[in-house]
Amino acid sequence: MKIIFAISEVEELVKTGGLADVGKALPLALKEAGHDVGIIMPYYRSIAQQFKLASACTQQTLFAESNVYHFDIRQLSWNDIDIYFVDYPAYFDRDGLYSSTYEAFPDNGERFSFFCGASIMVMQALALQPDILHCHDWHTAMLPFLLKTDRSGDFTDVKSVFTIHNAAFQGVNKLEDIPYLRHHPAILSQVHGGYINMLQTGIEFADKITTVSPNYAQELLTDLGSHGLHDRLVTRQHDLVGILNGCDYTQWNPATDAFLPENYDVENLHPKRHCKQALQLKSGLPDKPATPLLGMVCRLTEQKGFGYLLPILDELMDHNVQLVIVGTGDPEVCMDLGEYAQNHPDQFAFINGFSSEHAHLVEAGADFFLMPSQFEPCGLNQMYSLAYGTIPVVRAVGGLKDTVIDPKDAPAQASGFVFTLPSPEGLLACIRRALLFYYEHPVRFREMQQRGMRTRFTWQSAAKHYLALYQQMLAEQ
Ligand SMILES: Nc1ncnc2c1ncn2[C@@H]1O[C@H](COP(=O)(O)OP(=O)(O)O[C@H]2O[C@H](CO)[C@@H](O)[C@H](O)[C@H]2O)[C@@H](O)[C@H]1O
Repeated sequence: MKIIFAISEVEELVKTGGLADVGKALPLALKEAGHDVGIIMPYYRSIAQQFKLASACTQQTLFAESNVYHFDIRQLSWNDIDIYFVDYPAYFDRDGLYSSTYEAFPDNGERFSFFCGASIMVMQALALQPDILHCHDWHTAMLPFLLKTDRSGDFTDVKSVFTIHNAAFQGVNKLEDIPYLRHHPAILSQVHGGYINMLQTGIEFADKITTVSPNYAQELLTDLGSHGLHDRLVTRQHDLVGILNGCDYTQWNPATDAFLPENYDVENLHPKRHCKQALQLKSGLPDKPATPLLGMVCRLTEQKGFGYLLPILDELMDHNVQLVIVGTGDPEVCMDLGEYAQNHPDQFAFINGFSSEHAHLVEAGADFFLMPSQFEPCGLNQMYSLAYGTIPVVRAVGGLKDTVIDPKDAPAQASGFVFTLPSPEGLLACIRRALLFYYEHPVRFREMQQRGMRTRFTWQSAAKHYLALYQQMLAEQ
């Protein structure tokens, strides 16, 4: 099969979050399964600075009524996969991908609508005729619509899959702010009160919709879990499927991880204590081997459960624990965490930055990894934690529920601690339960670590599910 991904982030090239992990690992797994995979993505400033690629063909011109866009297509061969970049500096030669200093760019709707239109031109210009066009998140959500309404007729046979990585980001924009779409002959059906909801359009026009865990697929069909998209998704529920993300064990493996001061594996966890010591030193915390260390690495947003964590920090610090948080995002959360770290230098460290080195060190050096998410489509860090023998403490939502087993539910299979109540009290009670287990059951704690390290959520398995879906779509033609 020839499969083209349209996606905004690919790890190693550009990353703001989990989308990038998938943008790297899934194409590679599909390629490994013997398929022809290409990727179309924007030529962001940081990529242009890294690669300085030549144009793949003559300059392209896209017309949208009175608007004319001249752009270049650049090409990179990356791990045997061709990546095609849409180079339009006015939209992508910027410091951030979607925002500067946490303020979304006002023209994001226009930037990514143009990117969707330009992606079709890339396929035309380079004669790429995919069997499957796989789009990801709101940035590429207008592509299935543009494909279905494309007047050239070149791509009417191409089947589209739209994967929702996070339904909270919907790309809601005023039509009048999107010159690229404003005069599209079919756009009016997508406009409600002057606004377009791009995620909604993707859901309506894609041949199949997937999301990144079976449980989040179920949640998306409920009023509470659908971020307001309930009706649309229920209408398409027979075309909606949840496929669990994987963990890239080549990148997240404590036995080979080059970021760690010492490597370890499931048979010999002893060196993990040196990783803990390194994490304490690097984070400015006192070196206390026996004090349980909790870690967290994430975008600093409400989604990640700061509404539950911030109110209990005082009570948490009454215990003999240390906490390290690595993240960037909401300036208010940053300020609160920064102040808290200043007031509790022996127990709490806040690293306000995006650092793979620190992320890997937290996965290896912490005893517990916190993910008290409000909602979590899949979550990757809990899988990384399991691989590193770091016990996840998670809320029973989305993919966290699919991947972490609590001793209360199945003592012989337990891999972490899970709570349900969406409240600070729920989180605090769960952390206390985890700490008690750490102190009172050291043997069972070690067994739990080893069980997690032996658990496998592979991208090969995810790729098999996607391939079965693609094949089903092609058979239905
Ligand atoms: N400050 C920092 N420094 C270094 N690394 C950092 C970092 N902050 C985050 N990361 C890294 O970014 C990734 C975050 O992945 P997640 O899946 O946890 O969240 P995200 O919400 O971005 O993704 C969305 O898409 C993914 C992919 O489908 C879903 O799993 C998820 O539920 C959904 O919300 C991890 O690799 C993490 O280590």
